[in-house]
Parts: sequence; structure tokens; C-alpha cells
Amino acid sequence: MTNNKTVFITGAGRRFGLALAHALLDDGYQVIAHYNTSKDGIAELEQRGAVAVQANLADLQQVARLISELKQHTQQLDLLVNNASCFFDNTVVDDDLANLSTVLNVHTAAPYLLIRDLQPLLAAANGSVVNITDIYVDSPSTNYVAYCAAKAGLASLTLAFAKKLAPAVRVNAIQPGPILFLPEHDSEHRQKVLAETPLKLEGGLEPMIATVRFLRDNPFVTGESIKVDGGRALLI
Ligand SMILES: NC(=O)C1=CN([C@@H]2O[C@H](COP(=O)(O)OP(=O)(O)OC[C@H]3O[C@@H](n4cnc5c(N)ncnc54)[C@H](OP(=O)(O)O)[C@@H]3O)[C@@H](O)[C@H]2O)C=CC1
Ligand SMILES: Nc1nc2c(c(=O)[nH]1)N=C([C@H](O)[C@@H](O)CO)CN2
Repeated sequence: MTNNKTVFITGAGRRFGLALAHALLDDGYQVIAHYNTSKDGIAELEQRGAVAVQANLADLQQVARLISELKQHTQQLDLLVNNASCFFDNTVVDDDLANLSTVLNVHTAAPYLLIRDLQPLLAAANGSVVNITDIYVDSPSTNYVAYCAAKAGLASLTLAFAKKLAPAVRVNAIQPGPILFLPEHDSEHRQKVLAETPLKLEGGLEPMIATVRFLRDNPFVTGESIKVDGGRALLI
């Protein structure tokens, strides 16, 4: 059963983006799922009727092409979720300056272009944008300096576009904490993070999905940023 509403999710091929895409398919949305390399997850979504679009968001020419492709698929956009992210630490960034551009483009420049150029489709639906930032925006990690700066840029875009696009379009953010560790995160890292997390658990993806639904469905919230972090922001 479709609700005749359309969502575009970046980074929908794995982990949170993939889970969110499945949840919005469950809600009856037409899902346009962006991916860069995760084809397996995307194939699952396509089997459920989602439309897949590929782009490396580090390359702003590909972002421009992605926007053109999107406009061929739909004339309205009820929800845009800027989720794509590359969690590069200082070593990765300092080893290759191209990675610095990647971090800044994926987290800040690409969302800027997507919101700017998809604004007419969002306004046509009185839609909204949800930007996925990070609790590190307010208390940057010294090990992920460029990543935190780029996410802070996305947080600033949230406030600016909330002002600029009102009343037709709402723009909000979610600041995750430890929702889902990476496979490479060892027990020592996990224990350290959970020691800094008052609720003492890895949040999982459902609290994030519930928060996207809250921001999507609440007509009187814009320019807001909600922490979904088990309280970890209190201690870092
Ligand atoms: N997991 C956690 O505990 C936390 C997560 N967050 C944030 O929550 C969001 C979801 O987290 P999570 O699912 O763990 O994220 P992941 O790091 O697992 O995945 C991020 C997604 O971004 C996409 N991506 C990465 N680089 C590029 C690129 N150059 N071009 C296009 N797409 C790209 C990937 O696409 P593909 O797979 O197709 O290559 C992937 O689907 C992210 O924004 C993250 O920063 C914040 C704090 C904690
Ligand atoms: N793109 C990603 N960004 C972030 C992740 C992740 O897995 N992918 N994870 C974190 C958390 O801090 C996590 O590492 C807890 O240690 C931050 N951003």
C-alpha cells in the first residue's frame, strides 16, 4: 500500500540508511535510495520497489548528475534524509588530501547542493529535510577533526535552511551517539564508549528510525536537532 509520498535517502545501501529505507517502504513511501558502493543492500530495496541511484558524493559533478536523475524520477519530495557519511579519522585525512575534500564534500557540500537544488520538489510537497549529524558537533573529537568540522557544517546548514526555506519546507537534524558500532570496533573501544554512555548500551537503529518519523510527522518543528545518544553527549 503506497501513500503517494516520496523520500530520498543518501547512503541507503547499508546499516542505518538501509534500515531507514526499509522502514519507510513499510510506511508506504516511494523510496529513492542513493548508494555509492553497497550494491547488496540496494538490491534488497529494489526487490521491494525502491528506485536506486548511484553517486560518489565526494565528486560534486556526480552530485549535480544525481540531482538531475532525481528530478527525472519525481516532481515532489516529501522527505530528504542526508545520511551519507565517511567516518575518516585524522590519519586517513592526513595521509591523502583528497580524503579531506571527500569528508567536506560528503558531509557538507553535497547536502548543501541537494537541499538547495531539491528545494522546489520539497516545497511542492510541503516536505522536510532530516540531516544526520553527530553529537561530536558540539564536542569535537580530537581524533576526527575534519569529520567533526564537516558534520558541524551540516548542522549549520540545518539552521540556515530552516530559516531560508520556511514555511514551505522544514529542516531538522538528528545527532546520533553510539547507535551501531562498526565491525572493526574491538571490545576495548566498545567498552570505552559505553563507559561514556549513561544508558550503558549501544542504541541500535530503531530509536533513530523513530526520531526520523517524529521529525517527518511533526508540522511545528524546524531548525531543531535531537540527540539520540544514550546521554553520551553529557560525558564527552
Ligand atoms: N553508527 C554510529 O554509531 C553513528 C553514526 N552516526 C551517523 O549516522 C549516520 C548513519 O551511520 P552508519 O549507518 O553507521 O554509517 P556508515 O558509515 O555505515 O554508512 C554511511 C553511508 O554513507 C555512504 N557513503 C560513504 N562515503 C560516501 C561517498 N563518498 N559517496 C556517497 N556515499 C558515501 C555509504 O555508502 P556505500 O555503502 O554505498 O558506499 C554508506 O551507505 C551517518 O551519517 C553517521 O555519520 C553518527 C554517530 C554515531
Ligand atoms: N559514518 C559514520 N559515522 C560515525 C560512525 C559510523 O559508524 N559511521 N560511528 C560513530 C560513533 O562515534 C561510533 O564510532 C562509536 O564509537 C561516529 N560517526
